[in-house]
Amino acid sequence: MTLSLSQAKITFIGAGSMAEAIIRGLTSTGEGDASRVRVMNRSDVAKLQSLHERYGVSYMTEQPAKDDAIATADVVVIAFKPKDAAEGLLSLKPLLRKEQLLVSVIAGMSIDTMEGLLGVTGQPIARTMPNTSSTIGLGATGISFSSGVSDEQRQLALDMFASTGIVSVVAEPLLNAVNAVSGSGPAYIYYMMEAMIAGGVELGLEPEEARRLTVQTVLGAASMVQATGEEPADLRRKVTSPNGTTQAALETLDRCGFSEGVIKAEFRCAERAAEMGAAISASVTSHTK
Ligand SMILES: NC(=O)C1=CN([C@@H]2O[C@H](COP(=O)(O)OP(=O)(O)OC[C@H]3O[C@@H](n4cnc5c(N)ncnc54)[C@H](O)[C@@H]3O)[C@@H](O)[C@H]2O)C=CC1
Ligand SMILES: O=C(O)[C@@H]1CCC=N1
Repeated sequence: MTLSLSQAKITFIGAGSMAEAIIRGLTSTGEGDASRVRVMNRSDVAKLQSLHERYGVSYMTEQPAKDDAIATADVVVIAFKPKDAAEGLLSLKPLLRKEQLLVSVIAGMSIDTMEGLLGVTGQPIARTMPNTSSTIGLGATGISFSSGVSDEQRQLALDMFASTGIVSVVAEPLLNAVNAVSGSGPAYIYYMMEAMIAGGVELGLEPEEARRLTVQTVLGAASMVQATGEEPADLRRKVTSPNGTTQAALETLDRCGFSEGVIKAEFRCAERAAEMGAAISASVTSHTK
């Protein structure tokens, strides 16, 4: 019998923003069964209690219970920071079995590095790059699989992230590009929104009014691209009357290097993911010798 998402026991190690975004997405869409979702972190018990109260997931604070939640899971999701990755994976080594699917959301860390730290080859691993919009079911996740992943585990991982938004399966080297576009992308949009609100306020709007107008503008613009299927460039042209106000604004953005800045930011983001991955990889030798 195939294991479905609602039947799978899923254990999250790390209870930060990304774990919460996935847990909220999973449980609020009803795709995952909260009673089978378990979560733990290093020390913040208040955060675990709040996840339990909000989403109905159970949590573990003592080592034997944590070990048991890992050893008995069908899917183990590692959601700690890259700086904690080497230590975190090493502590998983004695607990993880070859039949369990390991899902990583950690930026930059390759499947090879994970196998190196676990001291195994052939562990089923799904390396992913989700984003925080998973919280409301509007996430965008890139995903790559190790060769040890079975068809059933592949489907389970796809269902898990599909329950939080859209999923793109990509070749592993492209996950840093996904990081640059959609993993970190929400922050670029929020940054733009902060600037739009600040500009509106400087022009005399009340902060709340500027915020309300900005939120609806971003929501409307993204929804227009999705609903009409038109290219962003074509929709932009429809807003831009010849010699009008939008043209004046866009010319100013061009003079400030807007597009170039965004593209450079994406390249730097992908490069940073590679640097962080290399740093974890370099620590494999020191941690495993
Ligand atoms: N925040 C975001 O937008 C995104 C984050 N990511 C990735 O998700 C991962 C987590 O990021 P955030 O949730 O933002 O971090 P965070 O700092 O909010 O949460 C990290 C959690 O890991 C726990 N932790 C650390 N070491 C641990 C260990 N050995 N055992 C158990 N728990 C441990 C901490 O206690 C904390 O609960 C990172 O690796 C990041 O690259 C990926 C995509 C988007
Ligand atoms: O900033 C970071 O490193 C993580 C990865 C993608 C979004 N946040």
